[in-house]
Amino acid sequence: MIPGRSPRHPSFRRSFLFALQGFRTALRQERNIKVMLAGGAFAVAMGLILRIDAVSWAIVLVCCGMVIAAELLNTAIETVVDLVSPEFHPLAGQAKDIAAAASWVLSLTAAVVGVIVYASALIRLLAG
Ligand SMILES: Nc1ncnc2c1ncn2[C@@H]1O[C@H](COP(=O)(O)OP(=O)(O)OP(=O)(O)O)[C@@H](O)[C@H]1O
Repeated sequence: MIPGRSPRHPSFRRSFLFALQGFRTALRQERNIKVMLAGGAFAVAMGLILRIDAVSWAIVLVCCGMVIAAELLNTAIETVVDLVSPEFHPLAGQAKDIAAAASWVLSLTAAVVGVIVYASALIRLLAG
């Protein structure tokens, strides 16, 4: 909460609108978010083509959501770092690099999970 502002929390609807605004801002500013959304669309298309089962859908969708959420958090951390340290500082660089590493760890994990899910679905499809 911003100091000095009304202590009342925004309504659920207003909070959701703020979140939507944040999503739009991140989408406009960060190329990586667009790449990850495209990756999510690709994952859904692969799931439809390979007719994966319900559990696999759940795994794929959780992975997509986690990767996009991690990239949004990475963008938020970058924004705060730029706010508090607009000039060069090794710790500012470290914070950005570590936040980016968190996003990449999740992306790589999701990619490995995707290969496992789709490869087993393809094998099942080919086996009839
Ligand atoms: N204030 C700073 N002090 C020191 N190093 C910085 C600072 N800002 C950025 N860096 C270094 O430069 C790198 C690139 O930062 P920059 O903010 O330009 O791009 P980014 O927002 O991290 O990348 P992207 O937008 O592609 O996710 C960082 O990962 C960090 O290593």
